[in-house]
Amino acid sequence: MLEITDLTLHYGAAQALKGISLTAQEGQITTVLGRNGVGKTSLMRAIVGRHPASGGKILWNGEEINKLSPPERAKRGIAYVPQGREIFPLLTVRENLEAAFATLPRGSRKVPDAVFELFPVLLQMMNRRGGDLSGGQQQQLAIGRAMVMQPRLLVLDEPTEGIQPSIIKDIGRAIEYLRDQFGMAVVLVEQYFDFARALADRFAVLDRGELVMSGTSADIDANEVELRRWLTV
Ligand SMILES: Nc1ncnc2c1ncn2[C@@H]1O[C@H](COP(=O)(O)OP(=O)(O)OP(=O)(O)O)[C@@H](O)[C@H]1O
Repeated sequence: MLEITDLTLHYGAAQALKGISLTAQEGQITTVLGRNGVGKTSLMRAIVGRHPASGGKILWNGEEINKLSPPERAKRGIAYVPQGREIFPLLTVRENLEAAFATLPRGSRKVPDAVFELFPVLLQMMNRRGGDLSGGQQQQLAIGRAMVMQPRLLVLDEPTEGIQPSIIKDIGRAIEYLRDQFGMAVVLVEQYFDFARALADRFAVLDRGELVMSGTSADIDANEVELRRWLTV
């Protein structure tokens, strides 16, 4: 379980997170919602170690991970699919997938079959360069690359951003599969309300660096009007 308590984060003098407390359980999708610039990406960066928290605690399965580097967190089973995907454009699809081997012990360096079952297009394009893929295919590659790490916690930052509807469906199915078949804890940043509602077991809404609302999937339906208000510019 991921347990975040009273997390604060600064960029210089500017405070981007103001005391966030949040948990994410294995076998559940926890969705983080909110408008542009409210701190969602900052929260994800703090979880995976790309930006230091200035206060508060991040526990992963009982261990405090605040001071660990991103690779040390990856070794503990935390994988990140960042906004913008960060595919290596000049490397092939195969090389992009194998780039994730670095965090694994030698004996378990294998691309899981599930990557190609969920995203068959990657198998067809194994020898193509990452930069030649469409945005949706790159997003599938980024999720596939995270799966290679065999994570227990998968952090996804706006995987539907700029992606066509048919691929959004594939990505939604893949995220559910990772929750249900592998029992991963998934933390999903999303601005696309219907996608978030379809997937979320729990949700949290951020506004200006603060957590303003949270609850279960049942609460999403019960509070749809208020929730949509937090997402409208
Ligand atoms: N590297 C940075 N340096 C300074 N300020 C930053 C930096 N990154 C983000 N910020 C600021 O921190 C605040 C939170 O940004 P963040 O990217 O976490 O929001 P977000 O909710 O993820 O937005 P988006 O949906 O646009 O990605 C914003 O005011 C933003 O301008």
